[in-house]
Amino acid sequence: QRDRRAAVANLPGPFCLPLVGAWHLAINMNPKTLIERSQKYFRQLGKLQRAWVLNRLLIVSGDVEFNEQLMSSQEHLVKHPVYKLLGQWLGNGLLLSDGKLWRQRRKIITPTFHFSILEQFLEVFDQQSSVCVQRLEQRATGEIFDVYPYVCLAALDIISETAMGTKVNAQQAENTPYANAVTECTALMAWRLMSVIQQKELLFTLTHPHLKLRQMQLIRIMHEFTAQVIKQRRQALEAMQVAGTEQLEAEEVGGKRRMVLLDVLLQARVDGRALRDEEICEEVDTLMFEGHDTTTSAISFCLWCISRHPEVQAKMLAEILEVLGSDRSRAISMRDLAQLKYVECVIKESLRRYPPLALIGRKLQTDFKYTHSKFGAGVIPAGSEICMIIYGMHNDPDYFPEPHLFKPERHESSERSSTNFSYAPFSAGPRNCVGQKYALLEIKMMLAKIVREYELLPLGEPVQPVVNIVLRSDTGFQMGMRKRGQQ
Ligand code: HEM
Repeated sequence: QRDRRAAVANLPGPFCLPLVGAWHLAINMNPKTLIERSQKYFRQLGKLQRAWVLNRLLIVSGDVEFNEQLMSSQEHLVKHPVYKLLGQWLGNGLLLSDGKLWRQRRKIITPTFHFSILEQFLEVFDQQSSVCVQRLEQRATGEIFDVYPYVCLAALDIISETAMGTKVNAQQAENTPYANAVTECTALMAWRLMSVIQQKELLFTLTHPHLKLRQMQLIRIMHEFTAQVIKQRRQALEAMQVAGTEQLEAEEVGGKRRMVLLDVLLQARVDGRALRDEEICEEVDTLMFEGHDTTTSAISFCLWCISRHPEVQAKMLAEILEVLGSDRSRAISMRDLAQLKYVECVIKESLRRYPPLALIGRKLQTDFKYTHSKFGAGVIPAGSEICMIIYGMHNDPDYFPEPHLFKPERHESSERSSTNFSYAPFSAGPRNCVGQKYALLEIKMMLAKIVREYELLPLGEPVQPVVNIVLRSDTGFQMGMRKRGQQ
């Protein structure tokens, strides 16, 4: 303990009481206060801090140099123990696993997001975004409403169809137990995540038995849903195999059947054996979670920002009409999306201002040596927990002047974001987001279609970011919408 204290003596930190450390601060943290407090401590103490909670050493970093070295490291890949809260739901899926298991799965999953496969997904993005646009018509009255539930169901339809080849028709169904379960479970987990006591399964069960039961119920709903999706796809694949390879090939050529992630998992071999159903299930659950909650957050924040910046909206609309034209029945291609340069800057700026994963964490298995941070070089001892605050880097005036301003033009010179770790909405290095390109295409498609059809109006309350694992808003995403005249 004395050595660990000495190792981080160069770093500032909050006042820590003997034995309990900064427990008093930790128990006051909750999803609503986390962002505001971490920003406050960064201003007061600096971008790299240490805190003791009991005998746990926690390093909180918004320091770009420090984070860059940690994110790029091939050695420090183990996630913070708090992620294990998601374990009952996501098992050993890509987000949570580490070591050999993670490397094997990453190798299987990365090629799934290859350009040629993403290209096939475009049709789904296009069709489901159109359904979302249609559903929004009932809200195009110029009155205040929350856009989040509309986006959420569209994102759920998209991920189900592209990752698993199964239509869940969440947008058409009246009641979607799965989407509701994801939202409720994520909020419950986020609340537990903020409480040092509730993070422990036993203490949670003892202090909140009814919530524990609810959590089990929600996880069961989600697992049953995923298992059902896997079953349907397996049956469809088997039926096609029975029908013969010629039909399979004909359908692939005819474009009826597209390769989806689940196919890759069903056909994958690890050390010469096929993946078991439970293993497939945890990867599917991970993609369903990571692939719809994050994009929902991104699209909702982006629509809200656009509604508050008419000049940005006008510029976007001009570009969208120039590239896509006004024919709503024309399919949108990869080339079209690539040409929407300004829309891309708008998305990047919204991901900067409101990164869907506002913080990410690691647990060090070995010492981590760093150099040139704001506090110079040093060693963080093995066993420490590190929390990298992406929100902090993105909203730091040293890296982004006037960070509170929404200025898509910041991203017009492309060299900046690709090389500089101060902008890392998808993290960076070996554990970066596998779905990054997928996400950007989906977001672009949704925004282009919505903005082409509707004028977004600055009505209702401002967003209030809360860390519900994924960044959401406590006030929802309030705005108004009005149908545009046919251009
Ligand atoms: C705007 C949308 C998205 C954002 C901002 C985002 C952000 C991130 C970030 C920051 C991480 C690193 C997490 C960590 O280190 O703990 C991550 C990991 C991951 N993301 Fe995304 N993500 C998005 C969309 C997606 C989509 C659409 C998918 C899949 C369809 C996806 C799948 C994953 C997976 C599987 C991982 C774990 C990768 C690993 O550890 O090897 N994400 N994402």
